[in-house]
Amino acid sequence: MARRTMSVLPQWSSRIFSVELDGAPFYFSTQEKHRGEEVPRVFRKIPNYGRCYSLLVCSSDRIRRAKFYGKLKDKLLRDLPPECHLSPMFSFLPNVKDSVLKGYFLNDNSVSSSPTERLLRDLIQRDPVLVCSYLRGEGGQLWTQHLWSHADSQTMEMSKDYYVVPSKAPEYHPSTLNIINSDVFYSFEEAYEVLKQCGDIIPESKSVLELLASRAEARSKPDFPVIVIEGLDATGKTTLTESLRDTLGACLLRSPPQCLSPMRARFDREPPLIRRAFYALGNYITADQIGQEGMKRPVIVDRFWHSTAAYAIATAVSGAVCNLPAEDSEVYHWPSDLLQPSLVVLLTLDPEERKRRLRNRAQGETKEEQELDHNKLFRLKVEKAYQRIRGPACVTVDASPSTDQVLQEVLLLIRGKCHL
Ligand SMILES: Nc1ncnc2c1ncn2[C@@H]1O[C@H](COP(=O)(O)OP(=O)(O)OP(=O)(O)O)[C@@H](O)[C@H]1O
Ligand SMILES: Nc1ccn([C@H]2C[C@H](O)[C@@H](COP(=O)(O)O)O2)c(=O)n1
Repeated sequence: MARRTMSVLPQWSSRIFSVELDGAPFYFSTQEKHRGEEVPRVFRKIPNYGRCYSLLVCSSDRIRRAKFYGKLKDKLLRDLPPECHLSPMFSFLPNVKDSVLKGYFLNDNSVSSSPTERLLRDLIQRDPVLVCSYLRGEGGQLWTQHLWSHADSQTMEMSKDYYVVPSKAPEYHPSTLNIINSDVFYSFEEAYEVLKQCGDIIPESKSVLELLASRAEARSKPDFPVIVIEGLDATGKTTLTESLRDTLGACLLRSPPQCLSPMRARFDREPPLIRRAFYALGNYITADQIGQEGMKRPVIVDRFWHSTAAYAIATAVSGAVCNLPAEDSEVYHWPSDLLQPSLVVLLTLDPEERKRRLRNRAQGETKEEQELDHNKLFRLKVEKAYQRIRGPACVTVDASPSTDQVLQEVLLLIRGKCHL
């Protein structure tokens, strides 16, 4: 049991810890000897009576890890004393892919430590989580990190204390390190494997796998052009794709495809690993439909891989837009085994006009408005990610003119690029 925990702690003392306060990361690391460094800023903010803990989700089973991380916050908010404050936290090896452990930093300002510590002890006995407590030295000038051992642990190293010291920001924001094959999938096999592993816990996975089992053999490139229309909600995709279908005598498809509609709500409730694998597989089913229809007539597609990748990246990357992977990152590469459209059009809209269209569509309801304002940063990250995806890259079209003007502009692009 103790070995199991140690095996998921590669290079514990080389790890950096990052605590997100109001969206900004505060970094610290640990070392055996104190060399006079100052106390990391995140600890300087802790009131004298406050106690701190970190909880990091840690299991070699990625499905269990993802499911538990999804539930952990709700559990903590429900069961901890109200004087506890939670902040998102990462532990990672600087710039090393797939090294991130996710969790929470807990600042407990309640009178007694007992209820919180009882809950944390209970967690490490039952769940895939590592707990550290942070102990204040005399005068609050030093803090040490103490990794709690499991009840059955015999390993001395587990109970060694380390001094916490400030650390520089790494070159790559930690939330970008685990994107590949956890949030974005670059082959059919990688996404398929996730749903296969979920078969026992999510019955709907079996239905998706059955649909995939009847996939047609890979076809040659379609004879007719394949045009994908992308954009945020209410930018006019449905309006434009239907007009293009009618004008070009094309087939209109969407991703996720109709056959996945009954399962979609279930996967939308799952953590990103599972949810994103579902959408990734939806693109392969749509690609098969494109392959068939594209032999007979042009094909218009409402959302495809750009949406899958852009939303996944924007959700995975916390904080500011500048935390996104750099423009030349492999994260933005098109999957090598997925059909490439002839043209991808990205509809963009001024946020105020988008809000107006959402409001009209929702007949005066204002909930979406609040949601949009709240998610401004998220919106900016989705748009930036859309624009960085390559192979094919998207062509941006301003969707604010009239429906007919937008249609004419896109038809011009299609005729220029696809010789229709
Ligand atoms: N060019 C336009 N000018 C003004 N209104 C438009 C234009 N295009 C679409 N609309 C209106 O904006 C609203 C949203 O359009 P639409 O449903 O086509 O967007 P969408 O991108 O498909 O949204 P979603 O992704 O949420 O389904 C609709 O009420 C539609 O009539
Ligand atoms: N190919 C696709 C299509 C959609 N998604 C995800 C991304 C958003 O979370 C949501 C948007 O879809 P809509 O509400 O416009 O139907 O679905 C995706 O990941 N891949």
